[in-house]
Amino acid sequence: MSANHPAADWLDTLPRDRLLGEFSLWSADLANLERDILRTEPFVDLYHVDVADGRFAPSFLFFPDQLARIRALTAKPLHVHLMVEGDIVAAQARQFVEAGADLVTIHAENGAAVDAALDAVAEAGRAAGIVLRLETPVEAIVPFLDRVSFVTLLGTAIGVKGQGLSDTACPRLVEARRLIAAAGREGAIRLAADGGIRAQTVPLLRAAGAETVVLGSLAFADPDLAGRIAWLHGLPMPEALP
Ligand SMILES: O=C(CO)[C@@H](O)[C@H](O)COP(=O)(O)O
Repeated sequence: MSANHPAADWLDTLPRDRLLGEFSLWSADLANLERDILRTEPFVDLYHVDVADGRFAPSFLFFPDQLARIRALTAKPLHVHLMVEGDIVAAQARQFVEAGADLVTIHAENGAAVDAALDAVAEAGRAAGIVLRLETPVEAIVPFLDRVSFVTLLGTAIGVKGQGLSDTACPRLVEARRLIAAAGREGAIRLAADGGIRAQTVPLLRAAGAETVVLGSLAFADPDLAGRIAWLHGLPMPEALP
């Protein structure tokens, strides 16, 4: 573990009175990753690191040695989103926690492989999350709610950048919020929206209950990142569930 690694209780240090911004390193300048991390660090709550195997998601993304280099550059929490097939997910989770991930999110669609992957993350003393593809029924989060600190809902087709937000994204967040509350896990779980994060969609996602959003181009391509993040932090809290 790097000396840069944040305290184990980093989850409790994340603000609750404003929307969190996770920045997706896939949308950084991949030829200048260090520069983009250092320039965005003052504005980010977590870095989001997509991992894709070209089968579970149609792209090849980030690998453990790369994460270890990123770990050495920043003390900000690193959220690894594993978009890989079930036969390798537990092994991948282990490799990414060894490389310095603070939070590893596993797809519920990995089925029978999910438990072992969540165990691997917990055994390493790191936080775990569960994530759903856009087409998966939201109830699929329920069996995992007592074991995770983050629930992420994709708002676009998996593993493709630059897409518009699905009309189903906001109603799905509301449903997830209800399920989290019904499980007595409100306040223990952060609800995250990933995909389709645009200036016009962030207020809608926040109103639907998102507590964190995964910004790609909205962070890395914004000429006024400080202004963008001040705006994001100033969005009103979601209304209480009826
Ligand atoms: O997971 C994703 C896209 O599915 C993100 O992590 C991307 O980085 C988003 O990039 P933009 O489309 O917002 O530019």
